[in-house]
Amino acid sequence: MKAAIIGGGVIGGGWAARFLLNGWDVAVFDPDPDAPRKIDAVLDNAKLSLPALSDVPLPAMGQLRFATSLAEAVTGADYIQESVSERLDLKHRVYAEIQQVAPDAPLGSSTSGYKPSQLQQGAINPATIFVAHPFNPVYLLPLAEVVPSPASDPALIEGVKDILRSIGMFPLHLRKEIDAHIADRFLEAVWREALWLVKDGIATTAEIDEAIRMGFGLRWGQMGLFETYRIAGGEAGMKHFLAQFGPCLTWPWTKLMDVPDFNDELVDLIAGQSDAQSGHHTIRELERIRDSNLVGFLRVLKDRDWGAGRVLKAHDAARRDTVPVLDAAAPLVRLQVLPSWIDYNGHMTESRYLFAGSETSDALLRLIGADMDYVAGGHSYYTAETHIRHLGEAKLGDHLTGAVQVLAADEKRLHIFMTIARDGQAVATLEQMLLHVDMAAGKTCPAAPAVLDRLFAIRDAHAALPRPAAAGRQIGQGKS
Ligand SMILES: NC(=O)C1=CN([C@@H]2O[C@H](COP(=O)(O)OP(=O)(O)OC[C@H]3O[C@@H](n4cnc5c(N)ncnc54)[C@H](O)[C@@H]3O)[C@@H](O)[C@H]2O)C=CC1
Ligand SMILES: C[N+](C)(C)CC(=O)CC(=O)[O-]
Repeated sequence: MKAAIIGGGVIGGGWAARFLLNGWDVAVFDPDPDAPRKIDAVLDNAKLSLPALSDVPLPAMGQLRFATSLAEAVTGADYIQESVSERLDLKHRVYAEIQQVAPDAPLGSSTSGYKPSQLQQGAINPATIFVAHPFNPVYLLPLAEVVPSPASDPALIEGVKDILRSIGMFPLHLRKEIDAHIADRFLEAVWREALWLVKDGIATTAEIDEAIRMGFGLRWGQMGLFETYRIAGGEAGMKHFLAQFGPCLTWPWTKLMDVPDFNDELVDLIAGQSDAQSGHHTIRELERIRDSNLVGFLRVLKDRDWGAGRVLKAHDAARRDTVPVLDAAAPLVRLQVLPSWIDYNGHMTESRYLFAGSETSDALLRLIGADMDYVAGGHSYYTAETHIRHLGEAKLGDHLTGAVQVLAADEKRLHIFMTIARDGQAVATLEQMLLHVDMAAGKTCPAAPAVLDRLFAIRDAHAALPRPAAAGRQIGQGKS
């Protein structure tokens, strides 16, 4: 599959990275000679963070090409995403050029504010043009607001939503077009209030950021606005909340539509405070700090199958069937070493090696059909014994893979050898014995025939492999 990305700035670069890391070939067109350097920098960040969200290996990365003309970029594209600067006349010119070559391809715009009917004006084929508004960093945040106009082709829009899901995004379909869609209306309201607070000398940029990140920003990231306020109404819920805080809206606490004058004085005040607050980091450093924090948040939400984490789980589930079943060297999981995994010795703490092994054995169990539905039916595999060997030091940010070899298996027992590796070099091995149990009875019992069929197929394929030299090794034994 080929995506054409027109405009390779902050957002175009993010789209390119998301498509590439999900296995699409990508052609970028941007007349700025510096665009390839900037996209490479975005791609480097994306490679560090996006794979760490996934428990199923991402497909092989697609090919990136910088096209020398817009026509070359869009020729043969299955999907086109326009991310040029936010000017309607420029976007119209770009669409005219695109649709001379590719009039039928889906043509999404990253526009933060324009309505699709504005974008479609004068187009060769308005029906294929729509808004697909992403959030920065596009390669990590799942939301894309998908906004059609009455002139858009509904079947094409459904196809676009499938494409976005296939690259791990959450398409939020807006039923009516509106300036700035849904999310940017909030962002703008908050932004306007913040500018007033700085201009009026009430708060600095740093104090405003603390007000967000120490409190309500954390709530919004996992429950949004209405669910959060429902809880704030206590046991009486939303009705009590509205009765208590509804009247404040008329006082008013906010300046609403009043916009501060963007004169040099205000720009210097905000830019100066922002330099004092964050100028000790480069933008690239801030991006990497942001990305690693986002990976941490998103992984927690994924563990809880909640909010944006649920989107990540669904993306893994959709790719799980494509994982090679019989190849013992193929990684079953990928992990990135997160800040909270580092101990006082400055490397990954020992319990995380067991965690990496558990993620790997869980992946094997899902492959053979001993998944969460199977567990809900009252059967599971329990770990009876684990032997861990620590062979290397995993450090913050390292990308680890987990692969498994089945050493032996019968109706009740599963004996496996797992290798946790960095850049193909083992940092740990874990040998494990798992027992199949009837959970209600608290006793071992034979696994279901369908599970055994899959398990024995893997066991028999792995029987041809050399037995790992360290299998069966005990503490205190000589070097193996
Ligand atoms: N920066 C942000 O936070 C977000 C921006 N957006 C939207 O994404 C779009 C792009 O914004 P950014 O990436 O931030 O801007 P940017 O300024 O980083 O990138 C725009 C790119 O478009 C290129 N360009 C200009 N004319 C072109 C042409 N004729 N053909 C191909 N490329 C051309 C420029 O060289 C530049 O690299 C805008 O519509 C914006 O509203 C959407 C979500 C978030
Ligand atoms: C500031 N902005 C309007 C360009 C922001 C967006 O469109 C979305 C985002 O990523 O915040």
